[in-house]
Amino acid sequence: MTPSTTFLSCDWGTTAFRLRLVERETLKILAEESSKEGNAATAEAWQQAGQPAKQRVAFYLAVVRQHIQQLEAAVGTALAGVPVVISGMASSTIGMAELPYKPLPFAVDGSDLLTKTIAPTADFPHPVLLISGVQSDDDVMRGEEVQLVGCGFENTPEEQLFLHPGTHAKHVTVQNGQATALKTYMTGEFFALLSTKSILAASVEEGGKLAEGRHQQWFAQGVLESQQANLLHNAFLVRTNDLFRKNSKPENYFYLSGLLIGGECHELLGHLPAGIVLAGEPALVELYGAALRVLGIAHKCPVTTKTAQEVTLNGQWVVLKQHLGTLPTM
Ligand SMILES: O=C(O)C(=O)C[C@@H](O)[C@H](O)CO
Repeated sequence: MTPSTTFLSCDWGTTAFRLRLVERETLKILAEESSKEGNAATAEAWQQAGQPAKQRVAFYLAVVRQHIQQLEAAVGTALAGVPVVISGMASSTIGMAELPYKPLPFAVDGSDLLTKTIAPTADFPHPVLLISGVQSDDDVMRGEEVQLVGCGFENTPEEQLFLHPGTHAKHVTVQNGQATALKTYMTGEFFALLSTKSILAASVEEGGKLAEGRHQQWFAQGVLESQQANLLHNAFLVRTNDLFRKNSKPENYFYLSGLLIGGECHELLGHLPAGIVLAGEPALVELYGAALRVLGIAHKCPVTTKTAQEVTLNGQWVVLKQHLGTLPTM
């Protein structure tokens, strides 16, 4: 294991931090660390520390360094010199260094994404490649562009859709080797707010899998009903389902999920792409795959599924390879 055979993959979101030691040739994960030290929590810690602005990058890198030390302990080897590639919200207003967005379109081979390199220091003995996000006239993403690169889209004239479920679900149109349009849906964030902070919190209960009991049936009902009425009305049915004992709270959880995911996917019916690449956390990919089948979309255009982990590692490695020759050294 040497600096030239491995890299450190840092996927740093708003609420989660993930660091993986990865073998370059196979993209096999040799060791990994994760924590709740997302950029939001780190930005808060940074504010409280009251340090001068010029210390900001070092403050954030100290978080990364702590986790690298855990990885060093796990693999029993010093990792000094191993490059770190960081994507996600670390390049945002709440991250270590705010970088401008690359305006759409961008090449799906990652060659024109905006990046910043940071030279190794005695405190942080690793070259860093920080990858920035992408913007349209009215929308943005940070992190998902790297995952899109990791999908390996072919250069074809047919319109493909990159669908990334999550807190802020992204629908990105891909055509002729370029990502050309972007739309964010706050599906995951709305689900979290409704199911934990609203009156509906008392009517739903997390737990169980889609395939269990009548979960799939209630999820499908939510997807279908989302096509018929406004979410602002439909959401209240989650309460009345519970009041009238129509379903159990775990079934109602899947019903609410179906309402929101169905509402998001509704727009696809008006403009079907030639194919969909659905890439994200496996539990969400399963729900979205089910919603696309219920809506008949999966029967009309092929849906390929990928995990968030595989597309993140692929995408980061594709971009890192393009910068290896110019990364600063100690
Ligand atoms: O760049 C920003 O400021 C964002 O809010 C982007 C965000 O939507 C991520 O793409 C996913 O959470």
